[in-house]
Amino acid sequence: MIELLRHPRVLKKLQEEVRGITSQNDLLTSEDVSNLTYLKAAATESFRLHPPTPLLIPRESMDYCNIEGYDIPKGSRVFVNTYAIGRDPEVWDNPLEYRPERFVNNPFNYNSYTCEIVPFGGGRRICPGMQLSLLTMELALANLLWRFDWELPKGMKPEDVDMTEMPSLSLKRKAELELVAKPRQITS
Ligand code: HEM
Repeated sequence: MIELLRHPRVLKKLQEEVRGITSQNDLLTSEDVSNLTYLKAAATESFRLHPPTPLLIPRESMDYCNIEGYDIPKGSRVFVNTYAIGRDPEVWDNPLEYRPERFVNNPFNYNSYTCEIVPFGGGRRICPGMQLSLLTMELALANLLWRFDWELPKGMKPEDVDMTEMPSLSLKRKAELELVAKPRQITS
């Protein structure tokens, strides 16, 4: 939500996609949102820049190995820095920019082994809640945009939003998230 409010162009485009759905229901269903490509792209772009578990869950190496000249002794505790991976300028063009268009004609496969971003880990121990989380997040976001118009509080400008993050096992914003929600009249 905060990246959308910081990027009114993206918010408008996403709102148009969501509100283009014809639904008779008060709330959108998972079927309603299943083909929203820009919504999926915006969610992926958020996971790239703000992975909820920035260092995943620590691993221990079972054997000695050498990765690109670095010796990793057997029994080493290994952290995978998905936060840094998602911001690597050798992989991402203009990495700090929030731009869902990166993933529009290039939907991201979280199960792939290419590991450009790994917010849910990878391999045999990949998060088993991944599909549930993606669906829940997309559904919640779509409904927030379907039912409400959103603004920053007290005349705040997008560039004034404090994006400081708190270092911990799970990534959190330092400042409370304050937004103004205005219910939207839905006429069907
Ligand atoms: C946005 C939401 C979530 C994120 C970002 C997330 C992320 C992760 C990550 C990074 C791992 C470690 C994977 C690895 O070591 O390679 C993990 C493991 C795990 N997650 Fe999630 N998770 C989320 C939601 C969920 C949900 C909703 C469930 C359950 C319904 C769940 C259940 C688990 C379990 C059981 C593991 C341990 C898997 C294992 O070690 O075999 N997660 N998750």
